[in-house]
Amino acid sequence: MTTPKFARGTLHTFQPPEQVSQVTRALHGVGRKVALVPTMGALHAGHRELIRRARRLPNTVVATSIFVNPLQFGEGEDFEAYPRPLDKDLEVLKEDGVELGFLPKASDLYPEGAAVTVRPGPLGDELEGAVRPGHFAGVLTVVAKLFNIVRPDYAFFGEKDYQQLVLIKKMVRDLNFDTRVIGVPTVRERDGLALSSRNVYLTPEQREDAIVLSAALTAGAFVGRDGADAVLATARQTLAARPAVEIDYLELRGTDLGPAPVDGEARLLIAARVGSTRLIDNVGVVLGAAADHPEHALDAGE
Ligand SMILES: Nc1ncnc2c1ncn2[C@@H]1O[C@H](COP(=O)(O)OP(=O)(O)OP(=O)(O)O)[C@@H](O)[C@H]1O
Ligand SMILES: CC(C)(CO)[C@@H](O)C(=O)[O-]
Ligand code: BAL
Repeated sequence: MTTPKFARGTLHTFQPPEQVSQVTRALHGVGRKVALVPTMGALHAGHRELIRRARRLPNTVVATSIFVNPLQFGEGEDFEAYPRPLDKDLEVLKEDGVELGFLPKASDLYPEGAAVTVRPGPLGDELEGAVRPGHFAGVLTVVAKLFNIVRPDYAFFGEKDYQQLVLIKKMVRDLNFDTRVIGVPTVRERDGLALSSRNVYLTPEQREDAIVLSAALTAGAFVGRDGADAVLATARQTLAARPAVEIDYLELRGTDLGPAPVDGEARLLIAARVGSTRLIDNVGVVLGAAADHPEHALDAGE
């Protein structure tokens, strides 16, 4: 089979996985690197920040995949309703200088009889995994497939999906993938709401309520030096102002999502339902005396 046409400087889209593999193999053959930005489409400024960071790498072709992965949605979740504005997304990719768009069909990635999946280990059943059983097996399976198809030197993921980022880094370590995973800080609206494709589901009133998620995280992080109990109590107090927001969890963990340290860096994570829309968010927190260390003193609450 001849390698599909690929010239630098314009967007090329491919649907069959084999074509993408051929192109990236050819790019590697001439000494280029490949950076992958996996997405489910409905591209917003959060995705665009991942692309922008990837484009900073020298001698590197940026590939973006758009695939709403059925394997990571449970029964009753929004797989069918998930926004799929493909034409608009392709315009964004062109505008942002992405050169390779990978748009597989579900039958390309999950042909009849496909049965082997990636097991995330115990962390896959906690936090998001406790509310969405099987979600992370679906995420890790599709990410492993994307990595094997594209063979990226770098892959970019947002901290907005913090548990996903931690689990993907763990998969790369545990299964010896040859890809460097890079986490990108969460891009927010001016009022603090984390950008998310699911924000389009919110009515104006719910959009107003949704601000409380980031407000609670920021308030909690601000009192980090007073310890874990103070962080959680402060965040809960902020959340109480918006009783329409139903909390799935509010947890303080270590940066690897193990137990939070008494003194040092931690992560405060929240998931909540605003009407029928489920939103997640998280921030870094510095706990105890470590908060007074000059390195951290300036970024409490960020
Ligand atoms: N606000 C954001 N800031 C930084 N990265 C983000 C942001 N939102 C999403 N991402 C990242 O973009 C990648 C693709 O995410 P995805 O396509 O699921 O978008 P999403 O907005 O997170 O959608 P959803 O509504 O399903 O959460 C993921 O690595 C995700 O963490
Ligand atoms: C990583 C991902 C593209 C896998 O489907 C998805 O979970 C997402 O968009 O965060
Ligand atoms: N951004 C994570 C994808 C999901 O919620 O399924």
